[in-house]
Amino acid sequence: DTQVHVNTQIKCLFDRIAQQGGVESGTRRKVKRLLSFQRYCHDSRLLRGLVPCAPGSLHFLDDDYLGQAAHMLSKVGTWNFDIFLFDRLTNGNSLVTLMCHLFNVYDLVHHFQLDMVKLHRFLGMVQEDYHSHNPYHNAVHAADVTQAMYCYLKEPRLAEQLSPLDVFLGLMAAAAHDVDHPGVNQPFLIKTKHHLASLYQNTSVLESHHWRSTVGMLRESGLLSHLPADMSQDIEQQLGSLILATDISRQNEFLLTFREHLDNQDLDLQLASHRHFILQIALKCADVCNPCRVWELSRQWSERVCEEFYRQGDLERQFDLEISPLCNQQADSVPAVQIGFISYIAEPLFEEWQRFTEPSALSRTMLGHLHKNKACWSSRRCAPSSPGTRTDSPDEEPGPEAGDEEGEDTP
Ligand SMILES: Nc1ncnc2c1ncn2[C@@H]1O[C@@H]2COP(=O)(O)O[C@H]2[C@H]1O
Ligand SMILES: [Zn+2]
Repeated sequence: DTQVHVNTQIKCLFDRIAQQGGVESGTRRKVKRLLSFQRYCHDSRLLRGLVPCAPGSLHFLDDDYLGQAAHMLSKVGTWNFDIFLFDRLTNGNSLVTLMCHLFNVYDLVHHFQLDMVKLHRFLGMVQEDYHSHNPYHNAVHAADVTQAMYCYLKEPRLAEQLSPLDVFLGLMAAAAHDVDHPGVNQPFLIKTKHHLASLYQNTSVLESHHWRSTVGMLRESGLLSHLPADMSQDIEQQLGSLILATDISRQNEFLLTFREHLDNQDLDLQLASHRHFILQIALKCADVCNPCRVWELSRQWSERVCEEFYRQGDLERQFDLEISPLCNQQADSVPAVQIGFISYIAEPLFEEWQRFTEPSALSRTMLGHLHKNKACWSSRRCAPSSPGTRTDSPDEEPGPEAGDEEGEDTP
């Protein structure tokens, strides 16, 4: 009886996560996906007969929006690229549109003899499997990480050395790295005894799920089915190694290895294994690059990630679970969370990345933004908090560097 009661409670808890933010996310399909054992076993589009939304569905949009989106794509390699605006102009199809564009830029369709219909089907599935009601872990975050990854792939120290396979893996891993993220973290999945936690033995639970979901979608779309089996297997494995590197609890492990290579100056980018390591680091940087964006974009990411943390905290409070670190709306202010995240996670990583790039114009720009943003959060931390909001200062207040962004685009 107790077990049945606990199961009902947990089911209810996950129903509530799925319902947060609107009616649509409360559908049975979303709940089923959240509770799915492995996505491709239980949630097959072929079985459901669903056709994912492809960029072709943009036709109903005003030509003017598409024209503006196309214009934005001509600047996709600049650091000030506004992914929120791009997502609105593409009617929520930023990830698919961006990936199609970048595959064209690198001529990947031709190089890997990809079937365009399968590619659209795969990208549509990935985009759709992000939870649009998550404030942070949604398809716009994936598009943002992909755009940052593209900027890093263009770094002078790297660009010349990368093979088409490296580029393909880097972009694919960036696009899919958080797919089907439930909006709660690993400790939450463990303490609520979510089946994904036991499936992946409480280790890199979410990242393993993102990877296996990606593999499921690759196989379901047949995107790589024309390639020799050993090659598609290798692609799946490398995607796994890249996506699993985004597990933030492995940050120190990667940072120490990176630092050691830089100290010893022993990175040889002609070696595939070293390029793979740098792709892991580049993806990690792209994943946590939001404090390095211009204030107006960075602030939005900060508020979104904290909102997602607070929603988890609200659930934990409601179900008498211990409130996770950073998730207590009353105790963990946005500025405090940001200063901690920037100081302990982002800054050390981007300092090493700057060394790796020798240093490039882009890494200087990124660290410049990071320092300004940190200072801005510090000043807000000292400011008295305004009651009724989840931030310490009103959204509209400009950051320290507002208005001086002209000319900071990277080449
Ligand atoms: N601005 C931020 N403030 C606090 N935590 C962040 C911020 N950006 C990213 N993170 C965390 O870093 C993690 C990196 O991996 P994820 O995208 O899975 O989840 C991310 C968040 O938990
Ligand atoms: Zn991420």
